[in-house]
Amino acid sequence: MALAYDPLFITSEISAMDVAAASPPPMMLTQDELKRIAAYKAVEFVESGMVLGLGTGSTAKHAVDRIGELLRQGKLENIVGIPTSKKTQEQALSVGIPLSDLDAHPVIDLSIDGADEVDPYLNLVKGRGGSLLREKMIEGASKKFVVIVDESKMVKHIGGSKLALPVEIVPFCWRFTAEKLRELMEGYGCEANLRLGERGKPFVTDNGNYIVDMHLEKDMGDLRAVSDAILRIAGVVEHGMFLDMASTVIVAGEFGVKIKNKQSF
Ligand SMILES: O=C[C@H](O)[C@H](O)[C@H](O)COP(=O)(O)O
Repeated sequence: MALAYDPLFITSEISAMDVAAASPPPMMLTQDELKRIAAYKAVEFVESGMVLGLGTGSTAKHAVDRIGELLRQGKLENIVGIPTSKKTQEQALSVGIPLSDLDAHPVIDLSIDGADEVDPYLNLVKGRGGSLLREKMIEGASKKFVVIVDESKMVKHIGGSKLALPVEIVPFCWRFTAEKLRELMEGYGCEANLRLGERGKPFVTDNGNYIVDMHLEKDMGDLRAVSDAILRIAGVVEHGMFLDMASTVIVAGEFGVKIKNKQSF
């Protein structure tokens, strides 16, 4: 299955962490075009008969559209999609992807999703769109998890973009939980803010929960230890660090597409 883009935009498939740049692109591409290129490349991993985890966000949206297109063209058959959000569920239905859920399909062949940050070890931050819980459940149940990003998402360490690390919490006494998170993360220069949605009201996830966005000044170091500590706070449902979950990351940038595969570090 070929990319529906300029054939000169060459793909490199490299297993090492230090990947070489592919050929330069023939023109300047927008960030959305880069997202689409990464998404189309990921859909090349899809085979007829697969159960697919369908990600959420502006990058994953392109993958969902492409899967729908290939189904309509008869190039893919017997696909079952497991959407990671209500929004993706609507989009997938609108493009004709048959849907199911984790109860009926507890093992997923392949999930494709975007990310907010990717570190050199393929650890991720996800959830700036608020879908981290369903994403983590579905992508954690996947035999293969392909992450699609434009190069702006690559960071030296988790939290390195200085954008938020989201934590989903129960609404009950959210200030109490937010303060516990701030205290826990104080050593990393953390600000913990309740995410607001329309008309200044708390943003509510598909699961009826709130999100606290943590902004970190410093590298957290031992991510597994921080993850465990966050999850031990009563009131926390899940956080947006996806550690050691991605099998492959596809990065589209001005210099081509790079594919990074998980290794043992
Ligand atoms: O909750 C949102 C998801 O984790 C998204 O996958 C993530 O925020 C990346 O979204 P986008 O592709 O729009 O940058």
